[in-house]
Amino acid sequence: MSLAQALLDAEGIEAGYGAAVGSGEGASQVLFGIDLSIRAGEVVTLLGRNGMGKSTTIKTLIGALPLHRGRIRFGETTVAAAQAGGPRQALRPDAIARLGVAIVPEGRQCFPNLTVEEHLIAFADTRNDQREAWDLGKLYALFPRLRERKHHMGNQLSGGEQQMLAIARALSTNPRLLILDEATEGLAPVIREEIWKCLRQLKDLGQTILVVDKYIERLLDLADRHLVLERGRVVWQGDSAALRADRSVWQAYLGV
Ligand SMILES: Nc1ncnc2c1ncn2[C@@H]1O[C@H](COP(=O)(O)OP(=O)(O)OP(=O)(O)O)[C@@H](O)[C@H]1O
Repeated sequence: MSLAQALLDAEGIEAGYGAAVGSGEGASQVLFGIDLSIRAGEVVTLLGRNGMGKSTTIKTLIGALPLHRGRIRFGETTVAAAQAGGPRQALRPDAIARLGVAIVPEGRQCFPNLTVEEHLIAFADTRNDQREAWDLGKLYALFPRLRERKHHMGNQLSGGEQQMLAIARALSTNPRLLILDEATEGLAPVIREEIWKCLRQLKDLGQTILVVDKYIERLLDLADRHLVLERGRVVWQGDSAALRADRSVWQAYLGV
């Protein structure tokens, strides 16, 4: 993919937990040179069995984990760059968020003492992007349930409603890239379907999305491209038709 076309471009990223790679005790490298590019308007998935590095990749992209080696560019901005033994440059997570990267984390993280509407107002970013900005009316049109619950506190919501609120809250920042990490984890099937429907609507609106989820069959209908991770490396990538057709990928890397 031409780098100029990509909204997000990560090259050779290495990261992990503990101290910087190679610096001694406690260091644990998880990512071993991930390349990942996403064009504006694309929906891309990160797939792979448990513990293969999907969440670690996301944490590195949003600046929550330091980059040990590689380069991450978002739009026109280099958000992180590091060479072995060389200089490191990195924006803080809040600066990366302000560039237009919003994450819907695992576990939703709603505030128990804010109402639904307060969640949606408190984080809103009214700077206008090229696309039309999200406002309360549009968010409630996407999630009618949240309109019905707008005066309820975060801790009075069902798991599904909390998840919808987490997505709506992320959208209220008008992100250029929306990242969902296991957003349908632990939800009832009917609620999961509502979330998928919403993601489909977002895609049709041109929202760029990076998604990690276990329900691969549903992602095939939604996403443009998929990357499969195995022990911190990209071992396969392609579009939905290619993934559907290649059962060996499913057997080798997706535990299906
Ligand atoms: N906070 C942490 N400290 C140390 N090691 C961690 C931490 N979080 C994850 N790991 C390790 O990093 C590796 C990759 O984990 P990661 O969470 O990125 O996997 P994943 O592909 O997202 O899978 P899952 O669906 O299980 O979250 C695993 O070996 C995991 O044990």
